[in-house]
Amino acid sequence: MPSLTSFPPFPDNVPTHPLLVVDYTLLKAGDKDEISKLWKAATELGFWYLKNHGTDELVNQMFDMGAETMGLPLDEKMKFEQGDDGMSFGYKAAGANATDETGALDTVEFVNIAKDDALSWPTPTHRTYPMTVNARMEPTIIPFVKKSIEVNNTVLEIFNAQLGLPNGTLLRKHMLGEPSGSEARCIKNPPRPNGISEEKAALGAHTDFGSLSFLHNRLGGLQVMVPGTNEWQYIKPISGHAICNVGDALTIFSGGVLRSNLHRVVSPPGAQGYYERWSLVFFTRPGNSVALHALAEESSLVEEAMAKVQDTSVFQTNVTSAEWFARRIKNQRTKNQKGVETWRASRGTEHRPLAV
Ligand SMILES: O=C(O)CCC(=O)C(=O)O
Ligand SMILES: [Fe+2]
Repeated sequence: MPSLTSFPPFPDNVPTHPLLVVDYTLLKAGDKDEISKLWKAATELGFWYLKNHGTDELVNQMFDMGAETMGLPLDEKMKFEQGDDGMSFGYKAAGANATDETGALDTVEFVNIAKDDALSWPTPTHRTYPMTVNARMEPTIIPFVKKSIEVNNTVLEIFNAQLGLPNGTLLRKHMLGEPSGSEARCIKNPPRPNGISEEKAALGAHTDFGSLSFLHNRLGGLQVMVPGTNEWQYIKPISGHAICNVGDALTIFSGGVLRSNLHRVVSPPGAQGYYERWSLVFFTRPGNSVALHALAEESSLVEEAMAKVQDTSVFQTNVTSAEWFARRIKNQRTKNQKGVETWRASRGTEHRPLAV
């Protein structure tokens, strides 16, 4: 895996969205200004950079794991495919997901490793993985999963306090011992073929399914839809800075106070488009049995937010985290597409038909 500096630089002539930079060591120390900055980022855009998270070395090793796994023959990878029934863990081949309601195919391939399979290793909780994943479980994947959980739990505890929830409320919805959809994902996108637009979605517009995403980018290509507009803007990768964002579950728990913003991946801009694009994410998701609804009875802030909402249905889902997650995964699978209704059934808290 070449280092960030061996790629052409991110171009300076494409529309780029600035993110607030949050310092993890200051968050850990309880710094009030840093916590206010995190809160502003999480409630206004739902994305921020996180520096000093202490995960860089493990991130490099996870990219090596990804390269080793994607380098396996396709028929070997397909033995571990995630399938069409709504399970996320395992391998996803390019073209297995739709990127919009016309059924356009995605171009990314990825491998998802369940937090539960890492923590119960060598006994599987959900499923088994390719040998390249098994070989990296102890040295790389388990430490990366544990470190990512520590980072995301720190952020969850801050949100818990900012929302005025009783101590430990959000952490209890993300118990380490409860099976969940939490997973590490390594993504590969091939260089942009000649004649294909830079705007073609590699991974279609979506909100993240769970609570928090801890993302590591080398090349550009990630875009956010700027709140209040229909405009996509790039997020520029910065060395040593993770990109963090809020997912649907926190939006629902908080009655919309925390923002789960639409985003997508296109080819890296400019000369970066001639290179493979690799990215790595750890997704924290609530325990499988956790009901997804606004916590209005436990927080006056959430109660006040809900009082202003016209259509409360999105915050009273009547489903568990496991059901929410399976519905979204299953209905974006290409094999399950039966028209626009299937695609719409894959959507999260924010859906705009025109955002492709
Ligand atoms: O590859 C990226 O930069 C973002 C990936 C992403 O949004 C996702 O996997 O949910
Ligand atoms: Fe995402």
